Amino acid sequence: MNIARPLTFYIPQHRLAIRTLACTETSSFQASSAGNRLRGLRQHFASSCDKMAPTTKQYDYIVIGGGSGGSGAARRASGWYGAKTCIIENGRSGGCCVNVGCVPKKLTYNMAQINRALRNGRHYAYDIPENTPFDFGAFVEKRDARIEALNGIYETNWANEKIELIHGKATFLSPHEIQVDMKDGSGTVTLTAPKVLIATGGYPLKPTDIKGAEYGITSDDFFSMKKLPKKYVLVGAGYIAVEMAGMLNALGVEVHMFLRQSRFLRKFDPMIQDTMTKHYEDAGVIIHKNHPGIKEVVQVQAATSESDPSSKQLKLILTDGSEFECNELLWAIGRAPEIQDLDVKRIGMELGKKGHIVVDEYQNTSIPGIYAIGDVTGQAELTPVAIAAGRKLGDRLFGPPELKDSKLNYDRIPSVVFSEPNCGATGLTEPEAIEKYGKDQIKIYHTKFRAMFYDVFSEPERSQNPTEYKVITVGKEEEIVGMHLIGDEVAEAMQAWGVVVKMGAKKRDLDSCIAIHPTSAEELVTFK
Ligand SMILES: Cc1cc2nc3c(=O)[nH]c(=O)nc-3n(C[C@H](O)[C@H](O)[C@H](O)COP(=O)(O)OP(=O)(O)OC[C@H]3O[C@@H](n4cnc5c(N)ncnc54)[C@H](O)[C@@H]3O)c2cc1C
Ligand SMILES: NC(=O)c1ccc[n+]([C@@H]2O[C@H](COP(=O)([O-])OP(=O)(O)OC[C@H]3O[C@@H](n4cnc5c(N)ncnc54)[C@H](O)[C@@H]3O)[C@@H](O)[C@H]2O)c1
Repeated sequence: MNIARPLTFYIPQHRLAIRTLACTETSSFQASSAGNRLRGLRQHFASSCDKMAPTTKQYDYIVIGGGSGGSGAARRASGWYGAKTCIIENGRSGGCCVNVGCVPKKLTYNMAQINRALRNGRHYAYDIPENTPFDFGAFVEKRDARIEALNGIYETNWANEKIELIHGKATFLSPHEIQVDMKDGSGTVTLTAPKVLIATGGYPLKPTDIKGAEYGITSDDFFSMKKLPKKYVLVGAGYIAVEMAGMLNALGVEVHMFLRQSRFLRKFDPMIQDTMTKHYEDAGVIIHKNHPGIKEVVQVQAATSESDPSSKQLKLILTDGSEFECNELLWAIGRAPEIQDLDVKRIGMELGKKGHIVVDEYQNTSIPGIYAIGDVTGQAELTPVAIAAGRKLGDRLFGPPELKDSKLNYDRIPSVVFSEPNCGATGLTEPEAIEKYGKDQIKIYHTKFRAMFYDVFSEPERSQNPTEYKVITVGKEEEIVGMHLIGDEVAEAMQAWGVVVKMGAKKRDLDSCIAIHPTSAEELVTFK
């Protein structure tokens, strides 16, 4: 990208307002009957606007990206330490998590859980009709309203903490000079600061080597859908594919998962991979294992609108020559760092193999005074990680002397997949523990059982709902270095288990705690 470098100078805030007014061709201004003097004034401002170079504004801290990480970082710097801070945000406030990630996903998951509960109710003698009708479009409207409210809450919090929100696209002119192409079309402004944070997140990938790949959608588009299609294909085997497959299946959509291998969630412990893949099959998801891959996507019929893929028809031509028809195809093959607009190559920033910004343990990039956090760095792509990294960085850069060495510890970060049932993990998987400590040093505690909730179910559902736990310990002290859980309500329980493992608990600490009966989790404190 070739961006002409403008001349810059500083204009105080109140002057900026006058300049903006003068440059804006409002009809009320044109219709004014103020006569020649006003007309002349307008001409004067208009012509000087044409000649004016873009404004430069100065801050202590420029934060690029108003998502989870950027918000956490700016609020700590400005709200706690009074640093003069701005957030540059090109999209909707709150970023991925609020708009196209955790929040709409979890609300949709909750909705799907209700459908699942209605079906389960029959096993508890409720007279619930086979297919209780629901209005997905009406739900989406409620979900969107909540997201809009959250956008406002973010902006109110920033304003309360004296963070200036600048709506526009940021590009580096030099390491400490950032040009913002204003979203309202008013042109560009240049901002400078001794400290600049990049928190621009990522975007979902589509394959570049498959003809017609553009006819498929990504997780971003998933949240525009107001009508459910009949037959859905998901490509990918990670968090997003598994969560969306679970939700769609619970809502009665025919779901096909195309896996390159035989199991999904391959970054998780083999126990989770095996049990969850089998369970999804039992629950009705059609899993195409060792799938040959798609050669071409042909759009037979377009969707009537972005929000209604129900009439859309796609033909997938597979690499083995066979064909497969569906109404929607979602690529869930990972995310890439959002760095194109920033033009970080211009300032010589070091990037990793997949384009992520390389940072050290203190979130320093290769350029002094420029920092990066969150998904753009490719480190544990989770909302609380981005927030925590942003806060620690704020402590280090603007906090009191005792916090000058603050940094986030990326060890033993718990996470869950909002799958059906949930699964969660913290610490090392069994293969990782063996590799790190040696097989003879680790001891595994494992249990698989049917939760009491399913005792009154009839077969086959009775035996198809697994609960399974694995605890990995190391050495004579049996320190817990990994915990892997599958089961209903694991997502809520996992937070506390995350604390336990982070504290360095030993197996004997589990034993020392009295069980809570009757629960599933009591199995974790009653291992033999
Ligand atoms: C479908 C889905 C579900 C998820 N579910 C969960 C979950 O349940 N739990 C969890 O912990 N995590 C979840 N995640 C991951 C989580 O959303 C991300 O890890 C998190 O949002 C990353 O925060 P961030 O601040 O790094 O980036 P983002 O939140 O993506 O924010 C980056 C912001 O930068 C802006 N931006 C980019 N370039 C520019 C530019 N040049 N100029 C100005 N602004 C710019 C973008 O508009 C964006 O708002 C999910 C992700 C997805 C996609
Ligand atoms: N509950 C949560 O906390 C949650 C939920 C959703 C997303 N996230 C975060 O967002 C990130 C992105 O999620 P994601 O699911 O897109 O990525 P992911 O890295 O978890 O999974 C991508 C999957 O796509 C597969 N894949 C890659 N290229 C492929 C190809 N050409 N064909 C078929 N399969 C291919 C990979 O093997 C992998 O299984 C996650 O890593 C996670 O950190 C978290």
